[in-house]
Amino acid sequence: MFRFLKEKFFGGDKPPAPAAPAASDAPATTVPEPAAAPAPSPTPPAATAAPVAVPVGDAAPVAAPAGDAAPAAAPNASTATRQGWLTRLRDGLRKTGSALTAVFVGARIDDALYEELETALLLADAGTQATQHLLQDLKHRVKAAGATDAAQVRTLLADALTEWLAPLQKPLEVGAQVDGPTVWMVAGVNGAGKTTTIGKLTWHLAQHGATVLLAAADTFRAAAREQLGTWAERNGVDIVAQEGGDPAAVAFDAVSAGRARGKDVVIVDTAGRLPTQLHLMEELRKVKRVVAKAQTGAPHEVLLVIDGNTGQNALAQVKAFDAALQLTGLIVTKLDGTAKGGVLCAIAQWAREQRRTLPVYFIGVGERLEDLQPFDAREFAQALLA
Ligand SMILES: Nc1nc2c(ncn2[C@@H]2O[C@H](COP(=O)(O)OP(=O)(O)OP(=O)(O)O)[C@@H](O)[C@H]2O)c(=O)[nH]1
Repeated sequence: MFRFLKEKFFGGDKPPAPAAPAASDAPATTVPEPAAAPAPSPTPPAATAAPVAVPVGDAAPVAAPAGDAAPAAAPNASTATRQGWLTRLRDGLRKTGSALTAVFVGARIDDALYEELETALLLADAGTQATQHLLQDLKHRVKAAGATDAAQVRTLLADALTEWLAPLQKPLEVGAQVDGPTVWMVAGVNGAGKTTTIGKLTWHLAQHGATVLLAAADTFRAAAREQLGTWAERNGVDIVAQEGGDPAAVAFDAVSAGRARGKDVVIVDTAGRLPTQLHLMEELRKVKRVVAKAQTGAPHEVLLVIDGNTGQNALAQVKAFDAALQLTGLIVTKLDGTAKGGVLCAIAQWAREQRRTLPVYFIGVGERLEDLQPFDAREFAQALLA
């Protein structure tokens, strides 16, 4: 799920003992840990120690409502957990996938098949250019493979999709910083799923032994602070919150507190906003600037959470937020409730045009903790065409 680069995580994907819940988040306060001392120092770094990627599948399956931390995974639970995710992914993507797979039912390999595929991809919001590219690539693959039936074409389309989406796949790193916590700033339009996503990420991080501090930089909406406070409490992590006032100040305090307390990760939640609300976009830019003042090099990730339901509109959000904040990655939520999951193809197209990498670090296919998982191009393509 994450790529842990700090010595303290090496060799360890064991979930930690649950920390004591933080005190309730009173307004205008920083909720401290019982001991504000820095985290225990890691074992002395070996000069040649290689980074260790901690796999996603090790997180325990959770049957409880989102937010209720699950017990540690059984030693051999990984495969079952992974299988569970693939099933949920397939189910979640069914609305998008069913229109594509329907094209292959009883079909022959002819122009009509490609035309129907084109329509299905466009309706899934894959975008014109990505659709054209995928169809061209598919035709080449069909020819090269000498495919004779539609089922083979379906498999080859999964291959073409995998290759097209592969540049979006990248693990989110924790602990690359020599000094201070890894800082993530999270932005997006209202209701995209920012706060819930932060809660889920926090849970996964805590499961892997990472210490987290949350910054409730949505100073407008009390409910948003409370929601984040609930996640903090459930995960036993600190939160810095403030009623009213300047979101940038909250972010500054949080990063400073994260440094002082030796946290591994600080996650800054921001209020939802539309890219057309220029003053609010300026406010986001300020949050980013101020975070950099609190810690040189931060924020290490500027993440945009987009609602997969919004299809091509999500791409417009990517462009607008990127222009304001220079995004480093995306999280696409709610792919379970949409027929527009093809938008990932359009995002890949846009990133190619920009000659840059813009990873989709995570995708969400439901409201439960385990419904948020790292994006894997092959898993996604196969689930879509299953
Ligand atoms: N079905 C589904 N629902 C999701 C997913 N991710 C988040 N949600 C739900 O989306 C709703 C909004 O999520 P929030 O986290 O409050 O969104 P937000 O972006 O923080 O909202 P604002 O603070 O108002 O901007 C909640 O009901 C979440 O449970 C997902 O992957 N699938």
